[in-house]
Amino acid sequence: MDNEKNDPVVTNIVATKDKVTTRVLAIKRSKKAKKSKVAKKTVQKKLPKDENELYGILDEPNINYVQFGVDKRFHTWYGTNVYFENGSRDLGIVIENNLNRESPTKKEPMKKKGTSEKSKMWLDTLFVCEYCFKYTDIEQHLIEHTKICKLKNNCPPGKIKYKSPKYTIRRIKGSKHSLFCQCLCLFTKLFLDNKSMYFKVENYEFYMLYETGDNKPMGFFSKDLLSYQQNNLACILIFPPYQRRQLGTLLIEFSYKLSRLQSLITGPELPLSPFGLIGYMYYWSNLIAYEVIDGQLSNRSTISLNELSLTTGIRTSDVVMTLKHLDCLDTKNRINIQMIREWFKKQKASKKQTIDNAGNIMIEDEYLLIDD
Ligand SMILES: CC(=O)SCCNC(=O)CCNC(=O)[C@H](O)C(C)(C)COP(=O)(O)OP(=O)(O)OC[C@H]1O[C@@H](n2cnc3c(N)ncnc32)[C@H](O)[C@@H]1OP(=O)(O)O
Repeated sequence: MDNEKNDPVVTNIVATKDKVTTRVLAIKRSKKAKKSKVAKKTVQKKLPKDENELYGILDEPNINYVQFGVDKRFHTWYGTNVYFENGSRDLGIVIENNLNRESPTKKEPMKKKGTSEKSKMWLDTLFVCEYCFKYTDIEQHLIEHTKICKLKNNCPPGKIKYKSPKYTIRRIKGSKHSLFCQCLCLFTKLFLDNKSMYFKVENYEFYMLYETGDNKPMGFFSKDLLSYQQNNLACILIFPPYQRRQLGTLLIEFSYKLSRLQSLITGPELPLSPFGLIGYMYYWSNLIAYEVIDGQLSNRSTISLNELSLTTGIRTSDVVMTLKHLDCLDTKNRINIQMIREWFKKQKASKKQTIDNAGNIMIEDEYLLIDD
């Protein structure tokens, strides 16, 4: 049986990709046109109605729920128009399946129940495959797709870069698995407001996290291969059902393992989202405190910001931000080791975190497979 042919869950990626190309051209023209008022007017007149929504960012959520796989349902956090046909509120599905089903875009408008809050929604539930991130607005299509999803029934894509008895991280190249990565990027926009990269995935690598022995991704981070600042992470998301299990910390720590291998002192692409900041502050605080109190700098009576940065692999600006957050930096940027000691003692006492002798929070060095 040709699974692809019979797969009812399809996407608008190809068509949308073309659309995006068209849109980018239009924006470029409009930028150029700014130089001449007359030209600007002419170009703007020609632009489609929603041209300014290039990056898919909306003020409010427009999809109420995500059904992620057959058994996980949760609210979206942010709005996006990239799942929809250009200028419309129809989910962008262009490939007709051969099961002779009605196209979702032609079906009766969804009945909207209840509150005025809900009536703002373009779609009540987006059904997303938790293995490959393809999507539909028809539940039955997701159920049927899940039975034949290649990524559920076969090995997940990419090369294993970390494999402990608990967790596996696979590196997936955008250039090789573009549809998978594009669908993943669309999904990410539902939980990350300032995300703006959906389709041009060829210059990105995606590090997907799995429970060892399971094919369901739990989260990922992406890395821009052309990053001018050589950032070690472009965007990170732990999918909502898996948050607050230290998995964000695991991926952040792994991103630093990769950059240390290249002898880079680096960090994530800025600005961080509010949750990104919380997650990073947690990782940076623990690592810095460990190195100062129990690690490589523990026998020192004074420590410079530069030394802390070199020891941890964290950018000096991020070290400064963290020490300010911990209230361990005086007005002359001198580090107060005693204050760090007190903070770390409390942290240990709350038994929130244990750090191994190599300064690792979640990663176990012996399971790293990052030598290429
Ligand atoms: C460069 C960028 O990509 S910035 C964008 C960052 N990504 C996003 O904003 C997407 C949505 N958010 C997420 O995916 C997640 O919240 C992440 C990736 C930021 C964090 O992932 P998680 O796996 O949930 O974090 P993790 O469990 O490792 O949290 C570590 C600590 O950070 C703090 N923390 C994390 N999330 C929260 C939260 N929602 N509320 C309060 N504290 C939190 C806690 O102290 C936590 O430790 P604890 O649970 O023992 O108290």
